[in-house]
Amino acid sequence: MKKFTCVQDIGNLKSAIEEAFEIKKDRFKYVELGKNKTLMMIFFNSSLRTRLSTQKAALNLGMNVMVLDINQGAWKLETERGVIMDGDKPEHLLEAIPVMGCYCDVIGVRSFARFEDRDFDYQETILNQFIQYSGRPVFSMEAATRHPLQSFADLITIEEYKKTARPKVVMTWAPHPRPLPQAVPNSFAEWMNATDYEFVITHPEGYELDPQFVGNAKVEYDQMKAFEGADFIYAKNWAAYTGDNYGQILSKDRDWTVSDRQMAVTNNAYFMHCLPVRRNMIVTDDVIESPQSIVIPEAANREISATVVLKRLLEGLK
Ligand SMILES: CCC[C@H](NC(=O)CCC(=O)O)C(=O)O
Ligand SMILES: NC(=O)OP(=O)(O)O
Repeated sequence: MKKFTCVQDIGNLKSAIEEAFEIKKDRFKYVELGKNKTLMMIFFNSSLRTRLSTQKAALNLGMNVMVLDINQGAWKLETERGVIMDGDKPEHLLEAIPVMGCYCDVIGVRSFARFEDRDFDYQETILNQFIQYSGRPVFSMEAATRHPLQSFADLITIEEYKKTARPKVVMTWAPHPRPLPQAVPNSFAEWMNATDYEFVITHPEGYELDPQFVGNAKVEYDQMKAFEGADFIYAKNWAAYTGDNYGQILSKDRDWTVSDRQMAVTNNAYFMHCLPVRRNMIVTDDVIESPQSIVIPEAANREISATVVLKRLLEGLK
């Protein structure tokens, strides 16, 4: 594997899940693979789970790890080409990227959507510059349009907890005080559509995601109807994608906050969220603290998804 930015990069999902379960039985099995190899993790945005789980995964494989928070300590970076750099940004990304590539063997990048220009975001401009100019294998730690490490961990978790071969999985929008990226819902939809699960997306009108990610999923504007008989509920907020509303908040309707009311019509569904979660906006305290909440095992599986991905990138170096 030369990059990991989307579901296609992991190849056959059944094999990827088998490898994840193998590594979960013995996460230090490949500790020699990363000897004298260095992972560099570059964050343009905050992180807890990705930062910690990906470092742990690198340590599981015997790698050295360096972490750079671009906005804390590094020079402010110009990302637009052709700009006259007479402002407050001393360095251009097009120098910084190959320089960072000199000091490591594998690069992870977190760079959220900026919501200034949809094409800039949806062309994955920043991530693709790392892929093009670093000279190293690059993986996404959440970019503008996807969060594949999260989605892979979500799939591992559903495979661990499902009670039927083809569970009904429902991704529901929920309200939030800030406009959040579409990366997590896009990516979850992309991975769910790559399985044979029954997959439903529910959100208020106006929050339609990019059709390239919705795929063959059923879109249901009636949240209660969507929840009927569900085996897994995956809650997430996202800002509007369509047209001039790109990056906007259209609704903060707390009737969409996941509570016992909605969970009561499911098939005793498990509750999932990528975290961090705004309690009593996205989900009530009772639901996220219930026995059906698997948000902690879901977060724990981030170490497993990252270990599989790093292992495959290291194998690709040979
Ligand atoms: C893994 C999720 C990362 C990010 N979440 C946030 O930015 C939450 C920030 C907040 O709640 O203020 C998102 O929604 O894409
Ligand atoms: N789910 C996830 O990626 O969490 P962080 O943003 O804390 O890394």
